[in-house]
Amino acid sequence: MADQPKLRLGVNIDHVATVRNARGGAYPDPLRAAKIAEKAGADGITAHLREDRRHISDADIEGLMEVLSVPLNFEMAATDEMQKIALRHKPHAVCIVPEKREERTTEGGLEVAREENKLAHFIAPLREAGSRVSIFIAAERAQIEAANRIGAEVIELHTGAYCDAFAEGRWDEADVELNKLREMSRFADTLGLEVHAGHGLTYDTVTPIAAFPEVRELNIGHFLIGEAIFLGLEPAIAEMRRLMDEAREG
Ligand SMILES: CC(=O)[C@@H](O)[C@H](O)COP(=O)(O)O
Ligand SMILES: NCC(=O)COP(=O)(O)O
Repeated sequence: MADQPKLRLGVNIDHVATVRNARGGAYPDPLRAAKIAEKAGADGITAHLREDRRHISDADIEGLMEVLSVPLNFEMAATDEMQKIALRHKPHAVCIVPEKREERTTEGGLEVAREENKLAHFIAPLREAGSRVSIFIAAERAQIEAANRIGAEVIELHTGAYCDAFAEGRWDEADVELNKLREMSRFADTLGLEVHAGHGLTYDTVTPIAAFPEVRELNIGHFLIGEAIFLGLEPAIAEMRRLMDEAREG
């Protein structure tokens, strides 16, 4: 597998902002985390500006656009407010994610198949503005086909169900979820979509996903920010990078 394209690591810094916001002050600073992540080998930075601003703020996005040397993957819901913000900043990538105000975290993938027309109109100006549009979806054929039809260039497969099953020792379910992710990565690739994956990935769950040859980018945040408490952010990211490279080399 030596001639596989490089697997990119996008470091999600949302939960640095979660800790900052717990006290309402200025630290820890997500921009500082982003610069450390770059130094540790991140190929991109991911930040999710939620409608309720529970972690990343508008000022964080503004700051990231100014300071980053690597591309920003801007995660957002499909709302008019977010579209305006994305069109103002024109980040490298915009990833459209589902949001429910009361959820603890992003619980599922976007229902593209049900909202095809609306989403096609929603992403068109983002693409015209030069952002690569990615759609965060479950590993389901119907969602992938719909993402392709609306003109998305990238899909990001939600790895949360696999990671939850693994964390809870439901091994058979973890295998089922992993197989779905494998098959749907292949399927999306045959349609010409670039395949990314993420949500809930850890040192224990990253290896099989990183080994899928069709997957080009992993976005990982919550685990890394937690691990940084024990190891420091740079070593925590470097270890993830090492595991990804090892999996890729087979
Ligand atoms: C879409 C995604 O997986 C990330 O943006 C993640 O959702 C961020 O963390 P929260 O879901 O806790 O806001
Ligand atoms: N899109 C997934 C992401 O950015 C990171 O999710 P998590 O590792 O914070 O669960």
